[in-house]
Amino acid sequence: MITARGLERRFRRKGRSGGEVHAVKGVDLDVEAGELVGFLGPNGAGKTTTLRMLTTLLKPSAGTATVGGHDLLADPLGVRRNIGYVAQGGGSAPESRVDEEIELQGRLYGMSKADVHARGALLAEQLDLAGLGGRLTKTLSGGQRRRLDIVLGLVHSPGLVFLDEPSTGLDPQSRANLWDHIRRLRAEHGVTIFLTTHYLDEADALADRLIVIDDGRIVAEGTPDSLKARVSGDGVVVGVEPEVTSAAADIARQLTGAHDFDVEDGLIRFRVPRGDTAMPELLRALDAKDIVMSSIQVTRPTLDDVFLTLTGRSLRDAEQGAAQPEVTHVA
Ligand SMILES: Nc1ncnc2c1ncn2[C@@H]1O[C@H](COP(=O)(O)OP(=O)(O)OP(=O)(O)O)[C@@H](O)[C@H]1O
Repeated sequence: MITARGLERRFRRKGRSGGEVHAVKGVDLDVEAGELVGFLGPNGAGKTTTLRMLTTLLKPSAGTATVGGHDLLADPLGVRRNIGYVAQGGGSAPESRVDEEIELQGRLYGMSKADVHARGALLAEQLDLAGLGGRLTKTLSGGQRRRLDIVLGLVHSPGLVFLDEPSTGLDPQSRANLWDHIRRLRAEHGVTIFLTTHYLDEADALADRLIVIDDGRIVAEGTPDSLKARVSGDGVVVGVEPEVTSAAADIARQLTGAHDFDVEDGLIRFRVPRGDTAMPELLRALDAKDIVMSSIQVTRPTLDDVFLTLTGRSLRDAEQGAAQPEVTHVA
């Protein structure tokens, strides 16, 4: 569905200081049909710029791509007809009615009135917007407006849809609701979804596969679980009677791949590649030596651990420290 090689984008800085921003520094991407891929990175990493290139809104400074079966540079119109794009700020006009917006969008793609109505009604039903057709879009809640944006992006039945930061600005309940809708869209329409996010929980909850971008470069990719497993392993905390701590720690050290031990009276902390399979083994080994565990806790590593290991910075710190130069001119 998407193949990109060496995509780059430079922006010229406005003003007397001149210079340029190298926003995307050579990105390769491969997305298969039916995948739900999360493009994760801190603010300013280059997510939106990459997305705007893949959706023909921005010309790459270098590189090639095929999107939805069409060459990005040779056939941008073919790309546009076959994709949906839901931008960060959304696309609906505040003074328009919901039905009008859906009809306008469908007509822009050359659909007949009857087809737009049928498709619009189906999507409105599926995205919990049924009965709101007569409402001005400015009167919708944040969650409803975001779902309308998604209807607009899907009305012409694209096989591939790009969602830029789909849940930014929504309250937790609306976010969870939107995630359900996105999952269902993929399941029911078989649509391939490429979404950008800087929310770790969103990436974790939604994506089959993650591509992590930092400072214009891809720094990792894989399933959320494989990324987490690759980086740090699960954290384990075992509680025992203080007098058997050292014997219990010696047994835990025998577990395959166990590392990073921190032992204090009655508490043994360590990491292990797979906590779920290591724990029964540890239980049996302790039991054989008549050592009783008083507590056990296994925690999966977070995507923030992954980002920290890959870049040396936490994703949250990276966002806070992201430089946003005063540039607007498109080179
Ligand atoms: N039109 C533009 N002119 C100049 N610089 C730009 C332009 N658009 C983006 N940039 C710069 O390119 C870099 C990447 O920006 P981009 O918007 O792609 O990041 P992002 O990962 O999408 O961030 P966010 O999560 O905040 O949307 C940033 O340094 C940004 O300031």
